[in-house]
Amino acid sequence: MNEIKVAVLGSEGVGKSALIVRFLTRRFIGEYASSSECIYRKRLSVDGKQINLQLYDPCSQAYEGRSTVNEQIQWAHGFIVVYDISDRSSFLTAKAIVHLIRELRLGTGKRNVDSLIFLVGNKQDLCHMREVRREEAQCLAAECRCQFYELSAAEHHQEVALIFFKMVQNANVGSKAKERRRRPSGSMAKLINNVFGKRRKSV
Ligand SMILES: Nc1nc2c(ncn2[C@@H]2O[C@H](COP(=O)(O)OP(=O)(O)OP(=O)(O)O)[C@@H](O)[C@H]2O)c(=O)[nH]1
Repeated sequence: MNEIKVAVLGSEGVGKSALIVRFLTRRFIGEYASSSECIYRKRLSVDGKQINLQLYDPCSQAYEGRSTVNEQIQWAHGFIVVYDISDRSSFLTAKAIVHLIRELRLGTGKRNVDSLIFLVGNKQDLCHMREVRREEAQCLAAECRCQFYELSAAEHHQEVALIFFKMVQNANVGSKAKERRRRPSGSMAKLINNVFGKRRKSV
């Protein structure tokens, strides 16, 4: 069974828990307990494969024993970085997080990071209070080569579900490619055997 870990990051109150709960239960309940970080688990079938999905929801309030953003970034395969379209400072935080993810992941040689960072502008239903233009966020996403979505956890179930499925799909494709790179194909293995086998004999 494939295990896929996704961290949902962003500043306090942007709707990280709301998005996760919407995806897991299809419901928007309005208020979410957030006294500690937690990992939600869900089994999914994606492209005919069973996937164990783990979703990390950090708690924005400071408390002892809390993992650092660096640890969260090392733990996860994929990232959903959330901001609130009616709160400019949350967009700046999201921008910093996206840059940090790219820096840390590229530094550890994990190069397939592009398809595994989603920038998500939440609370689209509050567009009358908008502080972050859609075009600005699109520009950031293009600059950081990540995918961009704008939606409302309060109003959209399908869009929210689509984002999580897409992330799992991308992570799954990435892990399949990695497996293929690690394991030489039958004909390639034969070729390697022929070349190196023959050489060994003649030494
Ligand atoms: N209008 C509106 N409110 C939302 C939406 N999503 C979340 N909220 C509200 O925003 C507040 C914060 O939501 P949470 O899901 O707790 O945010 P969080 O990012 O998990 O917050 P922390 O756990 O404190 O980091 C709650 O009052 C939610 O009801 C949305 O799409 N539209």
